Amino acid sequence: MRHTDTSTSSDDIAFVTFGSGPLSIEDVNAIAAGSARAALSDAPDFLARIRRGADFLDRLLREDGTVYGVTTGYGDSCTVNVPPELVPELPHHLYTYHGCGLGELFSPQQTRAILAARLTSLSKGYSGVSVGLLNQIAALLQHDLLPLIPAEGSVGASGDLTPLSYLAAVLCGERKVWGTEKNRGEQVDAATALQAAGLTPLKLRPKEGLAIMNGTAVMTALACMAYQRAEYLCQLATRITAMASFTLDGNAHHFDATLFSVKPHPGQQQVAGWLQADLRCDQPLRNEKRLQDRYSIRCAPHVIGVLTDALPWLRSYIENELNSANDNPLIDPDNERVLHGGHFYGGHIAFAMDSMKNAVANIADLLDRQMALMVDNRYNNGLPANLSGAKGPRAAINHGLKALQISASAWTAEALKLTMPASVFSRSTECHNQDKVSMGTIAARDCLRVLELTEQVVAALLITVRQGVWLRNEQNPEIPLAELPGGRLAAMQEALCADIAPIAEDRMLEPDLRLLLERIRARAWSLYD
Ligand SMILES: N[C@@H](Cc1ccc(O)cc1)C(=O)O
Repeated sequence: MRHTDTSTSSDDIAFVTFGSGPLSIEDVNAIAAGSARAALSDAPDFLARIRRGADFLDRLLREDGTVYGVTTGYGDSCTVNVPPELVPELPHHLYTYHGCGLGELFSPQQTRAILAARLTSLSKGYSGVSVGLLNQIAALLQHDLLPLIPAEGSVGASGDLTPLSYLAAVLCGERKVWGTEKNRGEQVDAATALQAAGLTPLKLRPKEGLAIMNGTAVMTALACMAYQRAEYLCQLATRITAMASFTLDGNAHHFDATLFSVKPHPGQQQVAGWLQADLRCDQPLRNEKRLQDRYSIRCAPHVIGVLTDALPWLRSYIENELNSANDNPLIDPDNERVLHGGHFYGGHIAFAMDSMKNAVANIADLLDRQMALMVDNRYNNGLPANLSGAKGPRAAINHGLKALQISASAWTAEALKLTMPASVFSRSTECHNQDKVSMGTIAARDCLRVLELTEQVVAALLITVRQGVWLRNEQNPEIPLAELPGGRLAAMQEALCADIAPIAEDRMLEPDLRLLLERIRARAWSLYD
């Protein structure tokens, strides 16, 4: 169910409405990219439900006097009772002592996604927070006031406590935010930024610190962003494989529909179908000149298909987590119960991210091997060594893609090295209260890094196939790319040629790589429907 409403705004900007139903990965990514604005539902039912939870909590405090994390210490310190006069100070202590994050700061895009994920969860109405708190998070998104959040320091099971403490603090006018339009890139005191936007710093109500911090928003936000990149990668790796097969003068019938009909993985079949449509797909000859290409070409659907087939379950893990109430304790406003549990445990995201990074790194490896075939004149079926375009005596001093292939192998090795699952490194923490934790945030950060490295390999391969297709066409003009049915490879080659000049003489390729990385991240080419 999509909640991006593209029709309502006068300046044609999409809105994502929190509190009106489940959000999708695409909704979170639209907010992250700044292409959709955040709005909190003003539906009376929704607002009444949120108020019921907060009122119930107030009543409980007056009547019983004891609620975990409200009138007690946190975690293992739950046996410590907090005297009533100090209860209002407790949330401030929670985000203050968790102000111990380190490492790089999350980017503004990632931070928007984090805020969106937290707001989605709190809008479920099971966290006992006030409408004012939801409004303040929505206002941060609306004014693009983004907390500076250090990326390291979460074990991903007591929720993303430490990184989310930076959100809690900023809501209250403490710590720092990224500068907006005029002073982008600068770091601004949250108090100053809130004031400039006309927002009043919050004083958190008794359970609100815990509700903001005790959940999986950081890892889930990163997972949404990783999903979108992985989805595009499946298509891009397939298109590159088709162009690599053409470059190598490979056998297009490895992707035959009947062949794949008897191996019924739907994602793998889809990749084979894409390849079949990109390449010449008429009836195979009895004995073609080359019966069997090497595995990095012949088994490409079997490698890319693993990720393609994983996408539906990865989506369901990520979107279920996104749309869950994942703090503790939960406040049930309908039956007036306080539910103590462990929904801050990010096991599903940890497994999703550990699995995704494995499948993604395998694609880096596949492409790196394809490149190794294309640059090697022992394997590339008659093309020049290193795919150098230099002619005559100048060929002796030109080295074409030699260094680029070494770099692609370096990026691949680094990606493969990061595939060690984070989730198996659970540590018992916090006086053995959190004695089994998910490490989902580390898995998600690893996954994004593996994606980044894999996209670098993709950029290298785009240069390679652009060069390879050009050389093959020159050398073998009787099978011009443009005559392949559908013209999809020719169109892709044309798009690549608009960005990358042929390499007729050695040149520094870093600018080409950086331009291609921008294109990849912008999902610039529409590849398959
Ligand atoms: N996640 C813990 C709460 C907690 C919060 C802050 C901490 O520092 C430690 C533990 C729970 O709900 O049980």
